[in-house]
Amino acid sequence: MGLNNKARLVIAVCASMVVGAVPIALSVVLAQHQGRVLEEERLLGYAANVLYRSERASQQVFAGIDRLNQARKGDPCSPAQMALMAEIDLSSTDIQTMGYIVADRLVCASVGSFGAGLPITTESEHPVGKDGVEQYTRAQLSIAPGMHFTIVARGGYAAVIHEAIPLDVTTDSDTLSLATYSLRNNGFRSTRGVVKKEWLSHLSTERPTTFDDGERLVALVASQNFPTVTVAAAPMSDMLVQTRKMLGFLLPFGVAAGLALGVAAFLMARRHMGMPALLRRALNKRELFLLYQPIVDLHNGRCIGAEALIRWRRADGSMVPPDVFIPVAEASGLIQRVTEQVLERVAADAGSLFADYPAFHIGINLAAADLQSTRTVELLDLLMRKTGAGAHNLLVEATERGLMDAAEVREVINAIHALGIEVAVDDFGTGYSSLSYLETFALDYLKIDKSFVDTLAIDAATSQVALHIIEMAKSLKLKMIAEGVETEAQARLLQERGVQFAQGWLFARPMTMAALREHMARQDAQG
Ligand SMILES: Nc1nc2c(ncn2[C@@H]2O[C@@H]3COP(=O)(O)O[C@H]4[C@@H](O)[C@H](n5cnc6c(=O)[nH]c(N)nc65)O[C@@H]4COP(=O)(O)O[C@H]3[C@H]2O)c(=O)[nH]1
Repeated sequence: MGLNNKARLVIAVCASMVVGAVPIALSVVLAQHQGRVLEEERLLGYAANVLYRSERASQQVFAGIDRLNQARKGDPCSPAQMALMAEIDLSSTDIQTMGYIVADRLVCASVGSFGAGLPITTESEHPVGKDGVEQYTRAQLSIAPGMHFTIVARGGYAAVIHEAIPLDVTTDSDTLSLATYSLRNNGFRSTRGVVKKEWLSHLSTERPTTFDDGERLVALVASQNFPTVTVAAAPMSDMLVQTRKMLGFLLPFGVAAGLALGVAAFLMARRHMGMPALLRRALNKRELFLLYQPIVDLHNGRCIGAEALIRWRRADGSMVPPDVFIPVAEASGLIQRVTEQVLERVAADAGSLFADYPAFHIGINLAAADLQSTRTVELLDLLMRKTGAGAHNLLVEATERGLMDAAEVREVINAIHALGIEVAVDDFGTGYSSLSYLETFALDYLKIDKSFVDTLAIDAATSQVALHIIEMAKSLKLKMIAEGVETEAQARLLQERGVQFAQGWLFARPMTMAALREHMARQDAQG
């Protein structure tokens, strides 16, 4: 293996590794993203659960307080009121006890009266809100040492609930932090695990919020009914668990896609990089040959010419399509050698063709480089002399791309015209949008590309383009050859619109010169 081949192999391997790495990297990125989404959903689920419990407790608290205030007749701690307190306690799932408060002292509750009252001690302020509600957080009562309560009071009546009630949810990890936050007191009402007050600065009252502070992923959910926010947070490392889960699912797909793409990239790179060398060998070994596709007059269906289409059969019998190797030939500077061989093959194939069919023409594809070299003119001249062809027996087909480089191309086109050979613009409408060259080069034929012909006879908006191209060709007095005609309907429509000539599978596929001669003989026999 020579150094060049080694270098090519290295490039192909590198290309395949880069291409193959893309799906793998994508699956990792996707797993990370999905891992975060899943973890956010998990935390939002906990925050919503806590909120549900918190709201349920609040509803019970206010319903109980309202009932006591409404039932009050005189003494707030009358036997009837205390009996009602007991009834509310028993019928509620979250309230520890109902009671009556005077000057931060619990004077009576469902369990009994406390004379001058039990002092309620708290660590923070508990201002009376505009709605007359007073809320004691982290409150302690001497009858329940060590316990912390949330006490909510209005009109003196109060509900005492254990502060941990809303947080009493089952969790699947012990790293999880949960909290309820009171917007009334601007402080946490209950907490479990590590929570930070500054997290509340991210709060949106409209929708649940998630964010991370670098250490923890945090979810905040605000109640729509009470001034309460619930918090659920977990260390960022917990997210990795979800990411790993997703990775386990996505990575096999990423690796499979990566391998497939990597192999495809390797093969393509090898094929492309190896192609110029193979093509050079093919030119030397004369592996290229021509097929001819009949061009018919749409008025009578008679074959009046043919387009020469190059074919490459490799030594192993495999065919390389011209769509693949012509661009390679153009890019590697081999196209003029290809064209030279095409003209030689036409000369060899033509034999007595032009003597037998004096009006018959053969269309020859020229590439951009051919149209920039006066050598092409010499070769065409040589072809005419070798075959005894008249200028009208040849038609040069130039793609739009080939016609772009005006200054250099004009000289060659003029010289071809000077020989008397007509020029067609091929694949019209598929390349550059500049139409100026149609006039600049005084062209003779316009070949309507198959992609436009395909739109005809089906009710497609794009068929308008084909019709416009036809009208434009008419106004520029260009003769037209429609390419890739496959159906009777297309042929009929083209003829109705004034297109004179066509080629396509409807009439004949590309064939050898021998088959073309038979085709012509049959046509003659039919008269
Ligand atoms: N599906 C379908 N296809 C149809 C039909 N009728 C014709 N075709 C195909 O359409 C292509 C027409 O040639 P093109 O537009 O000049 O397009 C040509 C031309 O640009 C280039 N090419 C072919 N031979 C030469 C050559 O000798 N020199 C240069 N420079 N380019 C060539 O390669 C292109 C592809 O050539 P081919 O593969 O032979 O493909 C040919 C032909 O086989 C049809 O009814 N249906």
